[in-house]
Amino acid sequence: MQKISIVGAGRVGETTAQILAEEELCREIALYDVREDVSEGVALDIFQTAPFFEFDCRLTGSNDPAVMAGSDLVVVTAGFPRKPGMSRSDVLAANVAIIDEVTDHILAHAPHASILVVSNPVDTLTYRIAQRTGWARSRVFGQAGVLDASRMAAFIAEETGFSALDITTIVLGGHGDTMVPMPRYCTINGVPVSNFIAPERLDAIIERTRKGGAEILALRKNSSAYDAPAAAVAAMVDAISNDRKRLMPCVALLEGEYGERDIAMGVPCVLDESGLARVVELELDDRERQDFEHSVAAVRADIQRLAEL
Ligand SMILES: NC(=O)c1ccc[n+]([C@@H]2O[C@H](COP(=O)([O-])OP(=O)(O)OC[C@H]3O[C@@H](n4cnc5c(N)ncnc54)[C@H](O)[C@@H]3O)[C@@H](O)[C@H]2O)c1
Ligand SMILES: O=C(O)C[C@H](O)C(=O)O
Repeated sequence: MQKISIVGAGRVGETTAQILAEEELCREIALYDVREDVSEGVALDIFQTAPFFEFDCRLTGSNDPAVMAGSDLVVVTAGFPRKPGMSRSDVLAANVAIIDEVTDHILAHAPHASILVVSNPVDTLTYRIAQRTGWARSRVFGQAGVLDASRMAAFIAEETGFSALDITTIVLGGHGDTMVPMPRYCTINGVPVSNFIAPERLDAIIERTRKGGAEILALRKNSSAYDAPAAAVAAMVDAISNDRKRLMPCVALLEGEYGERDIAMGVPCVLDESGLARVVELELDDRERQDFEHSVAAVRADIQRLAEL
């Protein structure tokens, strides 16, 4: 990929820029933020790490959205993070206004880009951007499940003592307390995780995964998570940039898959150079179907609120 823009040079945006540069996932990174001078400072600071991390990708920053011109991909991290005690939906009203403005800038300056949405509540804001751009779902998608699955993998690694490298997990549904961790598909190098963890301990891991963002927020106090979220974004960008055809849980517009449409939420998707190439349908058992529908209802409630904002 030639150029990636990152909107929002805050914690997630800055950390994402650093990883994309270190991994040389494109030739040019542009950071755009409404705060004057901040994105210039972030871009310059990261560029000065080039000799240590041995990259020659260029970085620029500006509070002029025209800096996004010519982008192949725009990563949207602009907006308020929640504070302790809040749900992600509690920042919907504040973030919709920001996201609408950002979307209009992308339409004006980067009309050929794909958009990877990170700002919360990510399912509803991905839906909003898809509506406002009218672009195909292959070009507008969000990050949530890659992060949630990495949290679940970390908890399984802690519980079992196995290397995190060998743990495969998948989390579907909306990126909220109703998310749907899928233990049936979790393995340790192909061996079902249920071989190693007692059912009640696995239930505790599922619950901890659902509250994974709140746990970091409570520990960090002044900030929600950004290291693992940025790494999750970078993993998705790597799949797209290198045309890897990876199967990853992404926030996708549903067009009849899982019996749903007119909603965006987390489902397994294939990422390749075209962006979100396709949605993969898994057969859900009764319990999974029930949990998935519960999550659909939660995301739909937020989408309905959009009409009032
Ligand atoms: N999807 C996920 O998994 C995930 C993970 C972590 C964080 N998030 C979300 O990402 C968002 C950013 O989190 P953060 O910790 O980086 O917050 P932050 O406050 O550190 O950064 C947000 C940045 O957005 C900028 N901004 C605000 N309005 C803007 C506008 N109109 N145009 C351009 N930039 C604008 C701010 O100036 C700020 O620099 C939050 O909504 C958070 O909840 C999502
Ligand atoms: O928890 C949050 O609000 C931020 C993010 O969605 C996360 O899961 O870390």
